[in-house]
Amino acid sequence: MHSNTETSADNMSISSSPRVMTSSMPHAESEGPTETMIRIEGFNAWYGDFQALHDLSLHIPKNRVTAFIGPSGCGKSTLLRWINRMNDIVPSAHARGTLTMGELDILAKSTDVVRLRRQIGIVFQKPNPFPKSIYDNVAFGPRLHMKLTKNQLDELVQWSLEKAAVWDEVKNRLHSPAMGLSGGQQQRLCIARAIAVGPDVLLMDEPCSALDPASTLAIEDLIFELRQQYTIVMVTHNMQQASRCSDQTAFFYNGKLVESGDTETIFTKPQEKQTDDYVRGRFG
Ligand SMILES: Nc1ncnc2c1ncn2[C@@H]1O[C@H](COP(=O)(O)OP(=O)(O)OP(=O)(O)O)[C@@H](O)[C@H]1O
Repeated sequence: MHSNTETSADNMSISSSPRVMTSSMPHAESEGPTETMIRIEGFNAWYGDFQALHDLSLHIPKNRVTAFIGPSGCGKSTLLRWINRMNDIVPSAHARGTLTMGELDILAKSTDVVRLRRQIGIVFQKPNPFPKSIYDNVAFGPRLHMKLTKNQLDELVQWSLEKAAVWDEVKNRLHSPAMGLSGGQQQRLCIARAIAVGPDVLLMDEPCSALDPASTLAIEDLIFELRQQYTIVMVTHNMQQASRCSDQTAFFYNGKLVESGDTETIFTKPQEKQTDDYVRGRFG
């Protein structure tokens, strides 16, 4: 793996403290300018000799939802997975360029990926709860990374499930198997599990594609709510979803970033014909 700057894990400047008591934190204003959370500049990625991403530059704003859209195989998931170094598990994957969060060089070999993934959580297409109880799914990360008393852990589990809008549905069955939940409930449980360790960023790779329309709407409402506290990057094939719940949209084609901007502009007045054709459903 290559990066243009080497930084140590000690340089992590973004707070990774647990958000046990933060539900009363002041929320960011939902409109207006916002600071950059993740900076991508001149970013290239390969699988072996195949170059999947070409010279991307994109700033992901803090406390906003950014949607990655584009036809199948254009590189959306590849970029998403580089943001928390999930591609480390693919032996042929390598990348070059700038990918930073605050002062932290995400690509640096010295970056502590376990710590990075606490700061940048990921939710996958298919809900993937552990074969454990609902409670133990959410408590798993905190038990691994934090020293909490039983009461603090109970409080954190409840807070996370409330934040993920699934508490009312599971509060009387916390010790039942998570696999017994519906697909939509499982996905909200996975979101609760991701936020329990106090991330700053949530990556979502087509989080609703395995869900029915009602569960999809529940997750979309949740994404909109969560952006008050988290920076969210979402891959979606669903144009209505991108326009409903994202603030910024980036359109990819053939491994290149064709255009990015605020979602309304991308969907109503894009600069590039290719973007216009795609958002109008003329291809892809
Ligand atoms: N593990 C891998 N090994 C080799 N090539 C890969 C690997 N993963 C993805 N690719 C290739 O990289 C390119 C980008 O794939 P990626 O999954 O990022 O696209 P995508 O836009 O997310 O697609 P989709 O919308 O279908 O999920 C594709 O050509 C794909 O075949």
